[in-house]
Amino acid sequence: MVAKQHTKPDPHAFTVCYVRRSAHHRWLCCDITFSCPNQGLRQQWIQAISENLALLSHRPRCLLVYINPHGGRHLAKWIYDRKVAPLFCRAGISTDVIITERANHARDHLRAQHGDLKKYDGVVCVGGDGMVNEILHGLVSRTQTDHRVDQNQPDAHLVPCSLRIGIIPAGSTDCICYTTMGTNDPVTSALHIIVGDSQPMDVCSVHNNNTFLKYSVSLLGYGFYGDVLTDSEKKRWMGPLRYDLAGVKTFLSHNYYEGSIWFVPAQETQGQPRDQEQCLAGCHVCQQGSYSEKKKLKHLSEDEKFIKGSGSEWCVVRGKFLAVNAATVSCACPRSPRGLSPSAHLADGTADLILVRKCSRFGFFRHLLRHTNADDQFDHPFVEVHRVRRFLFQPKNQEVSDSTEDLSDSEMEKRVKTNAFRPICHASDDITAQSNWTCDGEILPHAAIQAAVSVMNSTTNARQKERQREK
Ligand SMILES: Nc1ncnc2c1ncn2[C@@H]1O[C@H](COP(=O)(O)OP(=O)(O)OP(=O)(O)O)[C@@H](O)[C@H]1O
Ligand SMILES: CCCCCCCCCCCCC/C=C/[C@@H](O)[C@H](CO)NC(C)=O
Ligand SMILES: [Ca+2]
Repeated sequence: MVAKQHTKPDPHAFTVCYVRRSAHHRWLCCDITFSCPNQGLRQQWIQAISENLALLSHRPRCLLVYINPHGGRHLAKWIYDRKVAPLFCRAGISTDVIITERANHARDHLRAQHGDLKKYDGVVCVGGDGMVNEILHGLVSRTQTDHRVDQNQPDAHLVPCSLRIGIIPAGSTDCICYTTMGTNDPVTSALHIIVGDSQPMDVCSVHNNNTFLKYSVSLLGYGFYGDVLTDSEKKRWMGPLRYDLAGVKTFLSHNYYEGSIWFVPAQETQGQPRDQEQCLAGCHVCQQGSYSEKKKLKHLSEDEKFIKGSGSEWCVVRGKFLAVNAATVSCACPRSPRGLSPSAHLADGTADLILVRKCSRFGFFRHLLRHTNADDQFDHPFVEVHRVRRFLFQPKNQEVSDSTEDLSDSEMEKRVKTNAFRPICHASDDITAQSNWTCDGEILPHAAIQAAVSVMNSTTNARQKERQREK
């Protein structure tokens, strides 16, 4: 990792810090000490190692760090100070640290930055999924504003951000960190950041009525998870335990919700939600997915891109659902080590849409239990899963009129684009109960949404930045 002078006991020794892989995807920082016959040779070694390290331009040198002291067990600052800052210091990384004072502090701060972000090689989030979402929001929004991309357009093509986001887990679920690294260990995260690792991620943009609501990188959940998160928000003081209590309460209430889900199946991707493949670094499905998507869209106009890019056919499923979940990635976390959709991919431009129809409490319990073990949670007659590029959900009282079933795909596309769906019932109609969506653990107070997935890759050209820095 870095060579450092060694003073005691051997004056001609020097120590190199390096990363060692350990069990369960954990990384450790280890030291190895070399002894030299004389001071001159020792200096030559230190200089050679330092010069070689300096050539690794993908490694960050300057980071902007946001710490949420309010998330998880309120340990974010302690975790950063004790476990992460010393490693950054050893690696010669300089940092600007901001401890957030309110929700959306980091998002607003990032949105307000113009040229000021240029000096950073990345942004580090010390917190949970909600905090990652905030930072993602700030960076993606900043980038779209800079490039005059209208985020309110559900079919807008997002411009990739120039900065990477590093995640130091200090929240309650830490699903985004666990899913991308396979562990929620702060030291492992810090070491991934130090060696300059990066991983493109799918980002799902969520709209309501042609108004942009949020981006999601883990779970968009309506029904069960929406209700769990809504209830758990009132119990924030309990820390991570709040999810367990709210989970049991929501499970017992056994609420179901009526509505329609329209979706575009991802026909051209290589993977399937039940193919038992696991997305790992260098995943061929993600590489193929982003390559074929780019190739396909290269010569098309913006309108054609929307229609072709979204696949060929809209499908619809109607009914009463206990849960409607869109997992952009597997959503693995310590509670569910394989995740809500174990074969979902990190950067294939798709989400797995999991529809859990109304069933018995016992059936639903078995389905939930399978999130925690190796059994197939989709192997139930009341569960279906589709790999999709985009979808929209209409709750019962805002359902799309049946006549839309006869629409051609391009007419359907046009309507989605112009949001030409209107409630088909009147004020006097029976309004069916509605849930909320949870988006990376935060509540969206909307039931009707449109969602589309795109791959977000950081465009940081480290070598270019290097040259800029030298100038
Ligand atoms: N200083 C602060 N005071 C209050 N809320 C904050 C502050 N800073 C950030 N937040 C908000 O706290 C919310 C939750 O934080 P975070 O995601 O870090 O923890 P968590 O919800 O416990 O963990 P997880 O999302 O992994 O379940 C975030 O949505 C963020 O907007
Ligand atoms: C009766 C047995 C019940 C076991 C149920 C286990 C289910 C665990 C599923 C965890 C959800 C993982 C998805 C992660 C979502 C995050 O976005 C969010 C915010 O951190 N966290 C939660 C808990 O919704
Ligand atoms: Ca995906």
